Amino acid sequence: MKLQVKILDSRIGTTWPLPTHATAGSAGIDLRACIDEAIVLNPGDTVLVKTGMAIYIADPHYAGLILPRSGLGHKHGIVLGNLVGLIDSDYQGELMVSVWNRGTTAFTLAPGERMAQYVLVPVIQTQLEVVNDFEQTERGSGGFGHTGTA
Ligand SMILES: O=c1ccn([C@H]2C[C@H](O)[C@@H](COP(=O)(O)OP(=O)(O)OP(=O)(O)O)O2)c(=O)[nH]1
Ligand SMILES: [Mg+2]
Repeated sequence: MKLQVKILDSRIGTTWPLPTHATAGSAGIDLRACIDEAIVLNPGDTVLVKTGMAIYIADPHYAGLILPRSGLGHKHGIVLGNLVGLIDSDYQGELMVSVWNRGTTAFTLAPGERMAQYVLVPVIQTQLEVVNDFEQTERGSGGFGHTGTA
């Protein structure tokens, strides 16, 4: 699906390619760190990093998710300060990535490094309708381990 993008940093699309799906079946497009100098993230550090782009989804039946890259997350502890970034369809500002070093060693984020990924997902908006009773289900209000561990 086509999405409108504004290039906010001229290195996007020149020095670094405009993000695309890496393979035919890739769910996400990688977001690069649009920074001038490397950033050292010590264990526990969180920094808000620019992507150099604004993507306007426009259609409220979709949202963007910013998710960690598995390699960075597993090997280096580089995940997201907000765990998952949710991008509203009406957001027109620069995509920002909260990069969190949850690991135990320092990590150096280089200019242009692919730090996270963006996935477009369908959304169903809800209107809450107040009722007094629900139709009874087998689960009812059981939760948080109610069905046991076996
Ligand atoms: O990782 C993220 C998360 C959010 N955003 C932008 C797009 C999103 O549409 C907007 C608001 O995000 P959210 O609703 O999660 O944050 P909030 O703290 O509720 O802010 P607001 O009061 O602006 O909704 O911030 C990003 O650029 N990166
Ligand atoms: Mg919000």
